[in-house]
Order: sequence, then structure tokens, then C-alpha cells
Amino acid sequence: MTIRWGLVGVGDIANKRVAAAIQSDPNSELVAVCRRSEPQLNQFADQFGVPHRFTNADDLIASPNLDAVYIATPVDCHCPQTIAAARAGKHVLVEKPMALNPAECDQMISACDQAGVSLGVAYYRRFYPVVLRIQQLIEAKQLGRILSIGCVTGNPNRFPADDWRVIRTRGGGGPLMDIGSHRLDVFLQLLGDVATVKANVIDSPDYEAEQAATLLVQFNSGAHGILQCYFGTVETPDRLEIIGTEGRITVEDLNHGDLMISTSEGQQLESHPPADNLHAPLISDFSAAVLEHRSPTISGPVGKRTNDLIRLAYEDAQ
Ligand SMILES: NC(=O)C1=CN([C@@H]2O[C@H](COP(=O)(O)OP(=O)(O)OC[C@H]3O[C@@H](n4cnc5c(N)ncnc54)[C@H](OP(=O)(O)O)[C@@H]3O)[C@@H](O)[C@H]2O)C=CC1
Ligand SMILES: O=C1CO[C@H](CO)[C@@H](O)[C@@H]1O
Repeated sequence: MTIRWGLVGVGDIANKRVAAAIQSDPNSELVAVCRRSEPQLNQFADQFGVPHRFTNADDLIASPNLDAVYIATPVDCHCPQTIAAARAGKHVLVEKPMALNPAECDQMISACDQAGVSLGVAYYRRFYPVVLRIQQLIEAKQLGRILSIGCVTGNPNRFPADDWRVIRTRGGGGPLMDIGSHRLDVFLQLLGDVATVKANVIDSPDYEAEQAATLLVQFNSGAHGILQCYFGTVETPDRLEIIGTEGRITVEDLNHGDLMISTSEGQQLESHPPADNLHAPLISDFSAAVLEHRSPTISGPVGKRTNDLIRLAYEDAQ
């Protein structure tokens, strides 16, 4: 059996990676796509050879020949579309951040639980070989006791004020929601749950959401995490550093996967590049999870935790 997917929202990320990732997975088939603009919908469907096309998400969701819905729309659509899909008996894989706020995440989790369908969130960095290698090094205590994790990420885009990514009611916030969310999820994967979050933000002169956010989190383990994220700056690599009592790990760009391990014995460079299509392992895991009747690796409650931390950060920054 294959999972027959419907893809709602065929914009940037669907075009760059999601459609191709579904089509390359042996357990998946892309059978339907949706966006409101008909010419762009047809262009996308023709490009990827998708037979069923919808200009209304409710119509795709109600379609009987689908098993799962991938939601790649702006963040304010995630909750209503997930709930509608769950009620129609479809499994849901939703883009990050999971929703505008934790209350919406709760509604999505509960709708999927009640309908008995799977819910996954697209924090695909959890499948990066470099992230899994760091997790292994931490668990094996190769770095001793972890004192801190730090990540710097910047997106050079200068978004216009009417872009959904910088309107709070549409994107939920600015760079913290959009790009910081991915890195907070990596923090949670590597160092476990967080006890406290402190934050400062810098308002943008051009739009409603923040332009920069800096977070200081304290993990339950006692370790510290520092996250810096920006919109509208020079291209900033996805830099990660972890400091322990016996060693340090530096990754200049998580998306490339080169890892430097420094200990008292010297330095060692390892290379763990990600899959060519970063979404491919995510789709494979989700489809396999549905077929095997297990929870996807990045489940609703896992995805929600990042929304919880972001909410605490915005509250503290106020
Ligand atoms: N995992 C990752 O690395 C990335 C994730 N993302 C996430 O993916 C999601 C989408 O981002 P991105 O592709 O950049 O956004 P875009 O703005 O490029 O695309 C959004 C798409 O959603 C469609 N859409 C909007 N509203 C509706 C609606 N009510 N019903 C149906 N379709 C709708 C739009 O088409 P139309 O207006 O014609 O309806 C468009 O096709 C976001 O959650 C974002 O955070 C984005 C980039 C990378
Ligand atoms: O990682 C990413 C690349 O940039 C996009 C636009 O800011 C983000 O939405 C996405 O999560």
C-alpha cells in the first residue's frame, strides 16, 4: 500500500522540496494539490504531473482518494486546515512552525487524536546526520557535562510589510517563529526539555514583527542555550556550537554538515552532509509511520514544544 498525498499550499517550499520529496518516496504518491490562484496551481500541477487540482483546501481535504494531507500554507492556515483534515480522516504532516500559538497546537493534537489519525511537524533537521552524530556524542558523554549550546541564524530577505511572514496574525511573529523555530527544535532534540526562557527582541522599522530576537534558555539539565535570529541581514550561516567540560563541537553551517570536535587531545573534523532533498527523510519517516501504525518521529506534541518556548520568549520580551 502507498500513502496517497494531497498537498495544500504549493508555494515556495512545496516547489523547492516537498513535492519532489513525496514523489521520491517509495511509500508515497502525490495525487492532489491545492492553491487559490488557478493559473499558478495548474503550472505547479503540470510541472509535477499531479492529476487532481483544487483551488479550495476544503475540497482537497474532502476528496475520498487521499490518505494524508501535507500542509504547506502560511502559519495562520495550519490549525484550521489540520483540524479539517483530521475530521475528514486524513493523516496530517504540517509545516513549521506548527501553528500561531500553543493553544492552536493543542487543538490540532486533540483533533488528530480524536480522529485516530497521525500528526507530524516538518522539523526535518532532526534527521540531519550531523545532528544525529552530535546527539550520539552528547549521549556518550564525549564532551563531558554540557554547559551550553549556541546557534546564530539569519535570513537576508527584506520582507515587505504585507508579507505573511512579518504579520503577527499570519506568521505568529518574525524571525523567531520563521527560522528560530527550527533551531529551538534542534536544541530540544540535543539537550532535552527547557525550564526557563528569557528573550530580547529588536523591532523592525519596516514591519509589524520583530527583526531580531535573542533568547537565553535554561535546560532542565542546567545547561544554557543561546539563540540569535535575524531577518534582513547579510547571509548568515546556520552556526551551532556546543560546549562541554571535556570538549567543544562547532558546526559552521548545519546545512553542510561539517563538524569540528575539539578536546584536550586535539581537533577532529567529520563530515555528515544532509540528504540532497532535506524534506525526503521527513516524508519517508511519516509515510512509514502511518503504514507501520507508529507515531511519526516528529509528532504533534514534539512540534508543539517549540511553540511553547516561542510563546515564553515573546512574553518575556514584552
Ligand atoms: N521547512 C522549511 O525549511 C520551510 C518551511 N516553510 C514553511 O512552509 C510554509 C509555507 O511557506 P512558503 O512555501 O515559503 O510560503 P509561500 O507564501 O511561498 O506559499 C504559500 C502557499 O500557500 C497557498 N495558500 C495560502 N493560503 C491558502 C489557503 N487558504 N488555502 C490554500 N492554499 C493557500 C499560497 O497560494 P495562494 O495564495 O494562491 O492560495 C501558496 O501556494 C510555512 O509554514 C513556512 O514556515 C517555508 C520554507 C522552508
Ligand atoms: O529554513 C527556512 C528557510 O527560510 C525560510 C524563509 O525565511 C523559512 O521559512 C524556512 O524555515
